[in-house]
Amino acid sequence: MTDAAWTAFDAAAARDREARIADQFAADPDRLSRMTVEAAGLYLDLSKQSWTRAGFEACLELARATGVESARARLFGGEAVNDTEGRAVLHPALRAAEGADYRALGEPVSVEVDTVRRAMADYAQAVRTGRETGATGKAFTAIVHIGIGGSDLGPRLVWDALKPLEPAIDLRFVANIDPRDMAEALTGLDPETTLVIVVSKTFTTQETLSNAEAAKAWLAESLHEAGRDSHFIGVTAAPERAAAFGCGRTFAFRDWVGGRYSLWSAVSLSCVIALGPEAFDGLLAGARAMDDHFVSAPLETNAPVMMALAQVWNVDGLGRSARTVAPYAHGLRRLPAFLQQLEMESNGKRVHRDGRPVERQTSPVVFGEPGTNGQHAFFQQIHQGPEVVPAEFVVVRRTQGDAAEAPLWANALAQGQALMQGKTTEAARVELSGVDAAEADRLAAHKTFPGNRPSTTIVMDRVTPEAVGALLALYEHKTFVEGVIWDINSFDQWGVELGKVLAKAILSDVQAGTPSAGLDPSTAALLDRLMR
Ligand SMILES: O=P(O)(O)OC[C@H]1O[C@H](O)[C@H](O)[C@@H](O)[C@@H]1O
Repeated sequence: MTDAAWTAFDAAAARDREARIADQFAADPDRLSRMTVEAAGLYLDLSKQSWTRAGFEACLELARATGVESARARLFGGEAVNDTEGRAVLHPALRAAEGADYRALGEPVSVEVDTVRRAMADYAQAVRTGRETGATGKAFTAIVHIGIGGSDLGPRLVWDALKPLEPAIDLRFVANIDPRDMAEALTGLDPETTLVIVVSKTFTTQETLSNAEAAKAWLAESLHEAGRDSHFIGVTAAPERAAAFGCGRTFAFRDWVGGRYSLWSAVSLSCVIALGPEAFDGLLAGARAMDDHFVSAPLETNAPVMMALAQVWNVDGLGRSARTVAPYAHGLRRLPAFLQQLEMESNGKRVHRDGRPVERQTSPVVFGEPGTNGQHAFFQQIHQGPEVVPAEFVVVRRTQGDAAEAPLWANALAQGQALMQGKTTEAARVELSGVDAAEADRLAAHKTFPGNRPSTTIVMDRVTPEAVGALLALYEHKTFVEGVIWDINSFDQWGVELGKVLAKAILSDVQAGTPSAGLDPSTAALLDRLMR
């Protein structure tokens, strides 16, 4: 059944390859209504994707044949969908309404989720109101959040998106093992009024532990032993390691929370404190609304499913191996970085669940910049480069206050329009009237836009906690659906391990003062140069 659906998908893609997107609106008068959907307060327009009605039907059939609906039930049912690590994947449990009854591998988890959520809110209020103070009795006015990957990207995005212009609490993030990152974060801060939150699911990550050591030393320089640990908080799925490291208090989550799916957990403690528990509740509510949509909407009007199908269609049907994402809102500027981890770490896989090599491309390369900045950088290639790069625009109507930011979103709409309609050589030639004929022909070629380049547009009214929650949950479920269709495990990341092991080995060479005998000539020479 799956093979037949893939065969039909390939045949549909071969037929649609030459179809003009712009022509499809006339060919299928219902296209706009069928290709647009409202979900959890977001409006999605996939009508500028390069599928005909038949192409989209073939995609839907593929989703059905590959078992998207039953896989979704297994995910929400807390089964071991991460089957290389034997774990459930239950981030929806973290944003469920209080009193829900999620189970991970049969074990009830919701009571614990509610307890941690309440503890976070209580602690956040205590810090915000000055009830919880530092060792010298002063209220906390700054937070240094230390974490990397999933323990950094989500909270950093949330803070950028939702922080007030003049925050009461100065929240700073440190991820890089380069000490410069920590040095910048600590500049101007007073240890007496600074809370350090160390976030690491495993509490073994080299970058995070090294930064945490540096922060601990910084606190120790000015604060006496007594009460110092109240400045040092851990967030982890390994609370015993955090305690051994010296964290005065620990907020825990479980191994069924994947790192890149963890922003709904205590991983966002720093944001809960700096933004307030109500904002975090709003974020969870927006994600929950997307969960409800994802589990209940039919596949053909299911926002994450439609987004996933557009991706699979572009990547596997039409051979487009990259996708650019442009959030037209300064607050969402970290969205491309967040999506790089979410999508490329989840779905950049080379084998199926059973270990067989994949026959097709899986995750595309995802990259982007906020609009309009990206337009003045790499959009040249998106419009005229030989390879088609599908684009995704996240458009925000009001980014600040009540005014609609027309100059911002007019640009986003123009990009989608330009990509689809292009500009013919004849039109370019007309603009060159008066120029010598041969020269006009030459220039017209440069001024021609092939068009017929696909894009998706997502619209939100404002960057509220609810809208951000819905948007990030949309992308999480989209990523999951793609993994189901590709029959890969979206929830492990073995590909990051080898580099970690080799970095440790190289570090021991550095400590030993000489490159080890087994190193290849290139790496040995590089190391030698760096050690000099
Ligand atoms: O939260 P931690 O255990 O410190 O992990 C931080 C990050 O590093 C790992 O190597 C993985 O690539 C990421 O998925 C993870 O989010």
